[in-house]
Amino acid sequence: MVMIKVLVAGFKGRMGNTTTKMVLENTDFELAGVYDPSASESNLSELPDFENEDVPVYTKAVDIDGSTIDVWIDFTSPVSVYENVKFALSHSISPVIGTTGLTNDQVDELKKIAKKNKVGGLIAPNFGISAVLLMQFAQQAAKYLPDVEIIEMHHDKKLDAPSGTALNTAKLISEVRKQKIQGNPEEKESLIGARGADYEGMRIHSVRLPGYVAHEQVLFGGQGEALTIRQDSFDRISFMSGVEVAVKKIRDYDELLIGLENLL
Ligand SMILES: NC(=O)C1=CN([C@@H]2O[C@H](COP(=O)(O)OP(=O)(O)OC[C@H]3O[C@@H](n4cnc5c(N)ncnc54)[C@H](OP(=O)(O)O)[C@@H]3O)[C@@H](O)[C@H]2O)C=CC1
Ligand SMILES: O=C(O)C1=N[C@H](C(=O)O)C[C@H](O)C1
Repeated sequence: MVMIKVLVAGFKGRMGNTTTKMVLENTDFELAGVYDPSASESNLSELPDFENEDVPVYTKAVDIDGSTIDVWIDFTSPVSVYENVKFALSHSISPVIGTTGLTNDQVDELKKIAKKNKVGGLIAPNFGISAVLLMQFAQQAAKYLPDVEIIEMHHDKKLDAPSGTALNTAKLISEVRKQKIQGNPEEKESLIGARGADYEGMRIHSVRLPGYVAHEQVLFGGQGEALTIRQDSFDRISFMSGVEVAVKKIRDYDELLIGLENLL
């Protein structure tokens, strides 16, 4: 059986470390390389967690030989993800991207590159099935209950706010409801930010606390009733089954897909 050759970008980070272990444990995958520009190691075996693993560490994208990699998994940072995906797509490597923070313009640009090069890729704001379902349920509910606020809660090391999942939730909801002003049109914030961020009239509130991993609530209010949808990711292993599915399926496509639901 031919194994899928995988590179993990951001391998020293919280998600990258968990993903590196998942790839090593999956008998369908071969860990062909790991990438992090600030790594001091030249081989993964130099790290205590991976003593017996002979895997090259790359610190410069130009050193990565595209012909040795099938799938590029990316859990890096909002500032690096665009260049990483561009590199992967232009070397016929299928990107599986968990990193959040890409702008709409960047995503459009990457879609064009994928289409031109006929390379399959996935950007998934969230690989957790509970979050994928929450987004779908929220979109369904918003057809009937258009007054919505989103609260996302994450660990206090997170760089981007609002979370990619919250932004995607708002985007999906905005596809089924008209832009509207929520709350009192005359309302005034006596403390700036009190009403949260504004996405087409929907308020998004970002909580950052130690101890949290990743959690989201979507609150709907109607006349005399309310609905709350909530999901919780209590650990990072919970994202791995989604990543595994994506790595296995993504090379069957020839375009850049947005959202894990496209592969389920
Ligand atoms: N889609 C999903 O299901 C999930 C997505 N995420 C997203 O994944 C991303 C990473 O999260 P998390 O693991 O917590 O973050 P971490 O900060 O723990 O890890 C990011 C790692 O990427 C490294 N890095 C920075 N720049 C580059 C680059 N150009 N190439 C390769 N590696 C690089 C960092 O190194 P250094 O510290 O030296 O800069 C760091 O080790 C975030 O955007 C987060 O929102 C997180 C969980 C689930
Ligand atoms: O940074 C995180 O941790 C997470 N980031 C993603 C996001 O921004 O939505 C996915 C998940 O929420 C965990």
